[in-house]
Amino acid sequence: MYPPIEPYETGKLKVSELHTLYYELSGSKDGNPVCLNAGGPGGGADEQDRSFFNPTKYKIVLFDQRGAGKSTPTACLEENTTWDLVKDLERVREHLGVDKWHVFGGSWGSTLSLAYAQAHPDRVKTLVLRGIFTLRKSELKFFYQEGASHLFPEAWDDFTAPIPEAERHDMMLAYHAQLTSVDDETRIRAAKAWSKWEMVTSKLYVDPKQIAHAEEDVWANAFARIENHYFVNDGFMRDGQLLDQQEIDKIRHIPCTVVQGRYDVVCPATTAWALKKVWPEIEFHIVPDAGHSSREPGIAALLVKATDKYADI
Ligand SMILES: CNCC(=O)c1nnc(C(C)(C)C)o1
Repeated sequence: MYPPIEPYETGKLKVSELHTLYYELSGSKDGNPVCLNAGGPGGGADEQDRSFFNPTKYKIVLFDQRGAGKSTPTACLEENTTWDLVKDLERVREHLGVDKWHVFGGSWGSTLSLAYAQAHPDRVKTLVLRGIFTLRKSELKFFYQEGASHLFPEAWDDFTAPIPEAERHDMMLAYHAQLTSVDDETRIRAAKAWSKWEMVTSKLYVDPKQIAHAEEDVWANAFARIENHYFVNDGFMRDGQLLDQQEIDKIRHIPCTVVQGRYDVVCPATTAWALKKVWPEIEFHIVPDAGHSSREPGIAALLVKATDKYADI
């Protein structure tokens, strides 16, 4: 990855009566624009993600999605859907005077990138996607009801701990009740447990620094509330919508590189493979010694290789 850099510009963009987004620009002011879609949803932009791009070549656009990071109101679930975020991407693009841009995203960021590209294919130069996530019911069931639970049984016990036995047959719904509770203690305890489940399972070798992130009240509250809100609403999409052949055919002309960890238990390889089967033209990599995180060495290396390859398009 490229060395850490600081933004040369930051700003706030009012995108509705309720929501204002935080954004930042880094790299080259006259560079090739790239939009980075953060994970979660609700995780907020990560400054380390700037390092996936050659700063002399790219104008790197990071922003916090509705309710995430420095965007306000924090953790707000009103007017917060996939399609609001797709519209926000266009608002940010127009605000920055960008005609077309590269689009980069992992996990939920891959979801939003696919949804945006299918809605606005004429605005997307290339796609670099990691840990493919399309919010199908089967994907959500694997991670939040039964699947990953068999690989991380001890962490699964911690995840189920806040939920009464009688409610554990529908974990996402049970967490929704606690994450939207008016009782602060209930809400924060649930938010930390929800966030920790994802942090513990995101890398092949558990990363204590990532787990510590889940202990940050403000971050965990936004991450957990917004993720759960999208998931109990199936991402505000038909099941499998992003993989429908007629949706894929809208973007098949766009150069696309997919990087997937073989041992990704958050967004298992089955979805990346399903994308490859409906979009055979994509450059497709499965990293044999990686989990979900973009920081896995093998994943990071291939993501940078892809952005270097697309830098002059
Ligand atoms: C189910 N959520 C997958 C996702 O988008 C995601 N996984 N990790 C993250 C963070 C990097 C934001 C923690 O986001």
